[in-house]
Amino acid sequence: MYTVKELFYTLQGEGAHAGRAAVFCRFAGCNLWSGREADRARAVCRFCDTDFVGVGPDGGRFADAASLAAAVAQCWQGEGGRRYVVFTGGEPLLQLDAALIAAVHAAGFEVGVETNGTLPAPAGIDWLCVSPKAGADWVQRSGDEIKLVYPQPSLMPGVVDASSFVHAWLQPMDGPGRAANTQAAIDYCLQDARWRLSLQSHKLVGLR
Ligand SMILES: C[S@@+](CC[C@H](N)C(=O)[O-])C[C@H]1O[C@@H](n2cnc3c(N)ncnc32)[C@H](O)[C@@H]1O
Ligand SMILES: Nc1nc2[nH]cc(C(=O)O)c2c(=O)[nH]1
Ligand code: SF4
Ligand SMILES: [Mg+2]
Repeated sequence: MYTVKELFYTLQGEGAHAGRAAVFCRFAGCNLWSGREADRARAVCRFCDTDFVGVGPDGGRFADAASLAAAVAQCWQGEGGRRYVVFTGGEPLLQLDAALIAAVHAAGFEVGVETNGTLPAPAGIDWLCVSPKAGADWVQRSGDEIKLVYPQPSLMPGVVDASSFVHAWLQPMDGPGRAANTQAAIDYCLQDARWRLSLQSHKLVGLR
């Protein structure tokens, strides 16, 4: 059984695939926050910009990999190019398994994943984005890209080893400090060229 908060077709807003059409499959639930506002202040991860609680109007409970892969394929609206699905959440590695990866591959999709890095990634993922969180165990230390939300005082880019990732991004923390955090991320990227700026471009243009 897979519990999906929402399934939608949009452009990937972040990281190296920004601008690419993708089906987003947002799984319900996370291991670093309950998702309830009342718990945010004592959560491990306190800056989350996402509602991943329960099942939304375009989500669902899927009994098996084949039925979820069929729903993902139904969501794809493109004609040319390669089909792309991004599994996110919540924390997708609490639910994503070999059967689901195989099922979406069989439906012609490349598989992207957005994870907090606290769980080892299963084999077969085509694009792995790891976004470690201060105060959380960081287990998955390699991948295609690391996307560090900035700033996190105990997890700053100067002390983060990004050498096992192909791309390294600083993504300004959204919230009340977004403007200042964006300027600080720009300043950091200007003085340490190992890190590049990732803007949440979907928010800038009003995409989901
Ligand atoms: C909502 S998370 C879901 C996937 C996974 N749980 C994770 O944290 O990577 C998706 C992406 O949004 C980033 N993110 C979450 N809250 C953010 C915020 N307030 N500002 C900027 N990026 C944020 C995360 O770091 C992650 O890269
Ligand atoms: N357009 C769009 N791009 C995204 N990239 C990562 C997202 C996420 O929440 O995981 C996200 C999202 O929520 N929307
Ligand atoms: S780990 Fe990801 S989904 Fe979980 S609370 Fe943090 S940003 Fe949100
Ligand atoms: Mg998002």
